[in-house]
Amino acid sequence: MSTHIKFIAPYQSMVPIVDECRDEIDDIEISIEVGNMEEGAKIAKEAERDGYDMIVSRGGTAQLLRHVTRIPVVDVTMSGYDILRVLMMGDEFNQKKALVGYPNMMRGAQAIIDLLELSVDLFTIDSIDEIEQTVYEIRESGYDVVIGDVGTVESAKRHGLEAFLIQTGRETILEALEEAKASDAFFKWNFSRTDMLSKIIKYQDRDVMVIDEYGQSLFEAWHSFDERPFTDDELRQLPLNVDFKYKVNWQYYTRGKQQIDVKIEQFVHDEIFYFLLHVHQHDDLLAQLDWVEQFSVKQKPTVIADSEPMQAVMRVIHSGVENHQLFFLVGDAGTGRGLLAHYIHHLSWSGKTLLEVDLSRSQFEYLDELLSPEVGTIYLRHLTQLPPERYYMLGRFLRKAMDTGKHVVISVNESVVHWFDTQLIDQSIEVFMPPLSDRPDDFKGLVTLFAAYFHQHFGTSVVKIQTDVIEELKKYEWRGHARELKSFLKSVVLSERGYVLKHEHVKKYLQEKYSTRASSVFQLEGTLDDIEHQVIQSVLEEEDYNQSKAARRLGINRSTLWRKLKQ
Ligand SMILES: Nc1ncnc2c1ncn2[C@@H]1O[C@H](COP(=O)(O)OP(=O)(O)OP(=O)(O)O)[C@@H](O)[C@H]1O
Repeated sequence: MSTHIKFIAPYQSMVPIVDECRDEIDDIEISIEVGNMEEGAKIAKEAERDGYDMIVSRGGTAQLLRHVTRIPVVDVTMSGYDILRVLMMGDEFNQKKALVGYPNMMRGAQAIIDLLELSVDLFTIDSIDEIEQTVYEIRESGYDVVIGDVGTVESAKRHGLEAFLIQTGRETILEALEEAKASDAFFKWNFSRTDMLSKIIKYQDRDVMVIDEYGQSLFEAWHSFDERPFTDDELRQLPLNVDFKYKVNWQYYTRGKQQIDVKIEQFVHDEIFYFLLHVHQHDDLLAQLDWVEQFSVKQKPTVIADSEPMQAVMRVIHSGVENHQLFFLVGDAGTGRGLLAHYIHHLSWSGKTLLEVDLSRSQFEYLDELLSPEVGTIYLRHLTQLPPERYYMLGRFLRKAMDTGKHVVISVNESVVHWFDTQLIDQSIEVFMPPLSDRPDDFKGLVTLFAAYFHQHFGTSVVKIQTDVIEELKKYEWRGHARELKSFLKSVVLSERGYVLKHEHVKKYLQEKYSTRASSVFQLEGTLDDIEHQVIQSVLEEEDYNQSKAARRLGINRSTLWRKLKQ
């Protein structure tokens, strides 16, 4: 296969010499164009678009082209013959002569000048930017003739001096063309070998990808996916999450009901890190179990604990989390057990998933699915609704969860540790959740936090709470604890248009609440449907109008609840 060469000659008189050389070397096809520096760069970009294999050029132009194109550029370096020729020609003239050039060329030139006793003075430059000043000084020092490369000759002419260009001879051009041909052969061989290896890997029935330390793709082969299953952002993040302590790292992604497991192996080549990703896709069974909810707790949950009883709770959690895997959060609904489960999870497993499991609706044959490696904490709710014949199975599941290093948090209304064997109890801690009535010092924090939450999420206007509002709220009996307080506050701030939550506004609302509570005993008059409607409304209220949660508590699915609400 021929090598297609674009020869970019920085000056016109080079063209006939290159033209003469083109037939001397087999298997090359040369197209010649003239263009110095920027002009040459334009030609190089076109050559890249047109699919040329190599570019050949000279001096400063060749250097520049290496920055503007991805095609390999061969530089026609100046040879001793080229310099000898121009010096001999210059010697014919009697005027004062100066040779301008880069250090490597000057060493050879000096040797020739000494041997042949020529009368030429040398001016060495280190970069193209020095030409103008050097030529100016040469003229000021009384020289008549300047010898040099294209840039030097152009400058000399501008300064009104006689100028001789160092012409490249045939043998130098032939040498450059040979080099271009050999390099191209090497690149093509290397490319075909890489191509062959890629094909072999692609034939393997695997989904693999190689990325560099910036998450740039270097190689990828997909079999189970129509396209790369990661976004550019995910790929950029991926190397940052690798823990180099381990030979193999894992990362997990969820795509709808599918789960993607990525095994990451790192290797170093030429002091640069690369990552080989083995990608495996499977059904995310957890997403299909409607009694399991998945959470990724990235941000540390804010827990208000200004009161002494709540501070004691936090102390137990902080000191227990290192050496215990099983937590019983004992207390009434609404005291913040769910929030603490998220908090415990965040302390140990912020990168992993938290599962909230409704035991009252769980299917025990799927329980082991909860133990997958991406899960850090399992939060079990409604334990007391579990039929007693299930306790033994639950104990077995808890032991397995402990063995796989997970944290398990169980919320209960009263202590149940006597259900379980000593081994499990030794690994567990009971945390007693104080009722809100025992924690007056938490009111300020809770009310401020809830108001800020509604302001952020629903755009409510209240940003400040009058002190006597807090005192008023403390007087009320919050049977639903923090949850009831939060739900009450939501109605209050939604109805308030001002920035300050005032005492009289809250008091009015509290009075309304007192009066509805007095009458909130279910009316047993009316049909079964009427009574059912009251129960549903009451559970909905307690669950913050979250229909999924209300449906779960009522033991019906969401569509049934929806239908009943519509009736
Ligand atoms: N100490 C606290 N600091 C901040 N927010 C709290 C605190 N306690 C409870 N909350 C908030 O009150 C609401 C009810 O709390 P949570 O859901 O944790 O109660 P629970 O005891 O788990 O009740 P249930 O078991 O019925 O869900 C949540 O929005 C929670 O964030």
